[in-house]
Amino acid sequence: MVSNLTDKIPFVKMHGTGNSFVIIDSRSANNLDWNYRQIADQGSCDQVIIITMSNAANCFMHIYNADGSRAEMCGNAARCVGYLIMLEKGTEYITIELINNRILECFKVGDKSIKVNMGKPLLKWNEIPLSCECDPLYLPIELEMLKEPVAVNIGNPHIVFFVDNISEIPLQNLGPKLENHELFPQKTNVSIAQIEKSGEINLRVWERGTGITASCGSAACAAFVASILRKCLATKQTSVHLPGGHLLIEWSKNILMTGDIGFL
Ligand SMILES: N[C@H](CCC[C@H](N)C(=O)O)C(=O)O
Repeated sequence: MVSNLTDKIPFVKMHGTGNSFVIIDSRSANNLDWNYRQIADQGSCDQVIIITMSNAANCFMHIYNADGSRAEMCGNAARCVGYLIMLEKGTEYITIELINNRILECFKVGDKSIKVNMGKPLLKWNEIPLSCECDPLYLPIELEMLKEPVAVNIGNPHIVFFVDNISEIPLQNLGPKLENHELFPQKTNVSIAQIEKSGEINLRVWERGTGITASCGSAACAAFVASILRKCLATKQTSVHLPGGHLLIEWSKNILMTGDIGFL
């Protein structure tokens, strides 16, 4: 299902557990010269995704946030693009290349359920990256009721705060201050996590370059990794519940993320 945004741009609108995307197939034109902020405004989506050809994978996925900034990773969009390319090829496995030479593996595990191998998290201060050396497990940040987040890179930078009740956190107000904190030379995505007695995680996310979204795949991965590193959980997998739906996150050698996709 493809429709025209302005009768010039063939595109498809999809979501990954509520994270919305305009996806443009530019494998023939190989064109990256778009007004991403305008497309995101017109398409009212969280990210704009451009697919081009790749020499190392079934396709190359370019990610642009609603403010036009480029991102290195988008787990939920990878599940949507994975679905589209598997549909086209009639397979249940494809690979996607991202910038920084990262290759994602996508697996069809249900009618509209896609699993992505998100690779390994980066945990050193200069891999997040941070602007100075400090312990990424307990960052020296305190803002109102939030303090000492965990920093982790899932291909893109994330911080995760653990709280008792995520609904009490004014994320709309605190998100932009944290995204642009001086400790993050490339800014950061911001998550608020509440660990349930069941070991499942409730999560709300302020996305770098976009704001509050219904779901963020890489944030769900970051929250699970952070909960293991902080010894809040001792399990190989858990369900992460976001306003847009839930994601199954597994972490042994690599991080695996599974969830539903749909068309908008
Ligand atoms: N805002 C993110 C990119 C989109 C990530 C998110 N939508 C996902 O599913 O991982 C960043 O600037 O790093």
